[in-house]
Amino acid sequence: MTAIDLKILDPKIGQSIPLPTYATPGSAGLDLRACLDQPLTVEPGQTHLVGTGLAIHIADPNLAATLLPRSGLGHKHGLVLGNLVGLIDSDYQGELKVSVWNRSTTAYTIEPGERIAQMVIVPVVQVQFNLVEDFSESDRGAGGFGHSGTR
Ligand SMILES: O=c1ccn([C@H]2C[C@H](O)[C@@H](COP(=O)(O)OP(=O)(O)OP(=O)(O)O)O2)c(=O)[nH]1
Repeated sequence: MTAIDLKILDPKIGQSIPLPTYATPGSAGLDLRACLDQPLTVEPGQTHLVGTGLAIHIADPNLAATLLPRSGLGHKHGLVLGNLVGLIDSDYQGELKVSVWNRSTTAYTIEPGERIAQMVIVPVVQVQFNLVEDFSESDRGAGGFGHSGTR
């Protein structure tokens, strides 16, 4: 199990806003909460950048963090991420921010401390490119975007 340090930016974290925790031993994601002083209404079609009050420095270049929507918020209320997926670099030290996008036709009000997204730590492999004349043949070749049909 890899542990990374979490650095707290906002005094609300751990006080009025609890620290993120894994809900169950099998949880992949840590819920991130809206660090707001007052409720924020996101009108249909609008996006807002919402601070979490939390900064992490992953440091290990073999790891990154992804920010993903919470399924309940996304499915029931249309509140997803304006950037679809957030990618947190291992050398980022700023506040984690969540771009919330209301893709529904109904306004949604985020309460201070509400869990608005989830963060998943993922492995990263960096590559170096070697320029070649040809690829060795593969079964798929350049086929993609549905070329194999739907059934
Ligand atoms: O949802 C997000 C996405 C990114 N970040 C932070 C962490 C990440 O390491 C940094 C840069 O993100 P990204 O590389 O996606 O941003 P960019 O638009 O390419 O800008 P930059 O020039 O800052 O890299 O912003 C967030 O806090 N939330």
